[in-house]
Amino acid sequence: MAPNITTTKASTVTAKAPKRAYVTFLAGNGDYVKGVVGLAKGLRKVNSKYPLVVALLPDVPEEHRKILVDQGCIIREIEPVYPPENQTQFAMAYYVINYSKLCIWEFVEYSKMIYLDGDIQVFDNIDHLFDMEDGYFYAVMDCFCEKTWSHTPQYNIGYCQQCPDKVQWPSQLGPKPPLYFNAGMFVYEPSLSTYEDLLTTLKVTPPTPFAEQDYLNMYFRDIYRPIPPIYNLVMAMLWRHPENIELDKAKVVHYCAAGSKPWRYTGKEDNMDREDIKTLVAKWWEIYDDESLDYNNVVASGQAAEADEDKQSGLQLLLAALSKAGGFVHRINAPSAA
Ligand SMILES: O=c1ccn([C@@H]2O[C@H](COP(=O)(O)OP(=O)(O)O)[C@@H](O)[C@H]2O)c(=O)[nH]1
Ligand SMILES: OC[C@H]1O[C@H](O[C@@H]2[C@@H](O)[C@H](O)[C@@H](O)[C@H](O)[C@@H]2O)[C@H](O)[C@@H](O)[C@H]1O
Ligand SMILES: [Mn+2]
Repeated sequence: MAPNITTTKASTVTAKAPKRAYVTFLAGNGDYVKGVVGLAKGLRKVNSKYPLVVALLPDVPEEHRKILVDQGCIIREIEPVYPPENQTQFAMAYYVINYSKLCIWEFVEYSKMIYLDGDIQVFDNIDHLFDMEDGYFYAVMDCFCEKTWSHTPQYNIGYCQQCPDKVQWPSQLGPKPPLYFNAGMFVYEPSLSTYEDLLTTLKVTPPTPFAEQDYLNMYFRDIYRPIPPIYNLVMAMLWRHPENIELDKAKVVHYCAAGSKPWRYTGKEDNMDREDIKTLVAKWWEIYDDESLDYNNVVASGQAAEADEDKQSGLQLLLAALSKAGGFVHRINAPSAA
């Protein structure tokens, strides 16, 4: 007896591709919006496949929101997140608003995101970072040598994780500090449970000078995986650890050193008169000023190319129909540009 084989039409279940996006953070009505515009245009220039989401606080004015939407950004409103009341002196007074960055864990419509500070520029495509193994927190190691670290034992004994053998960590200071990342760029997976736990844990965590950067380092310490400095060139590395840097290979540049924000660069602060800094600032402005990278122009040129393609394919269809009908077809020259 023939086996009772029933065949069912394989249901073509199209598994939804996991959504990915870049995300940045914008607060205030100041000039960081220029940083975000530059970042949006830089990601476009390197043909990134993924959109840029902007997590913005209520104090970002309507005019700035419109600028970002016009640049193709996806706007996501967030509420401020504050650390517990404290007397801590932050390394920079404004760092207190950076705790609001924690809201990006709530963006669970995305399976994986790459966070980039607004003072970062992407000069080479880094989409491949989305394919790194899930379940880890990827970021570039920071440097402890700038005076912004003068409150720490590392700075005071001249220890830096970028050159751990130069000054040994003294055992009398206890265990060597765990690897510490710069929180201006990281690869992470949004999760509501993590988001809620981040905010709950924050309530009982005394704030520290590097605000949310210290907090994220503490929170993700067990799953942090360092990635090469080409993915977040922390500017001070150029004069603190040039041996660890290959500037021409840097895919991501972080304008975090005092005086290095391109949109307010004067060249007067320490190290800002260096030729490599001047070049990096000029490279940022080249993208920011490039109108061909404006979202509306890119869409328009894409539509023009599409229209041209449609015209071409329409022409081919017409030719095919005519030749099929046996009609005598003059050789139709390529349509004039007009
Ligand atoms: O007034 C501000 C200050 C900071 N930021 C955002 O918070 C990030 C972190 O601050 P910043 O980059 O100045 O810190 P740094 O990396 O220079 O220490 C910025 O890149 C912006 O995305 C902002 O939008 N408005
Ligand atoms: O709120 C704390 C900030 O701390 C970090 O910036 C610092 C850090 O990199 C130091 O190591 C440098 O010396 C310093 O210049 C730089 O500003 C992050 O870039 C930023 O996103 C944010 O988390
Ligand atoms: Mn920054």
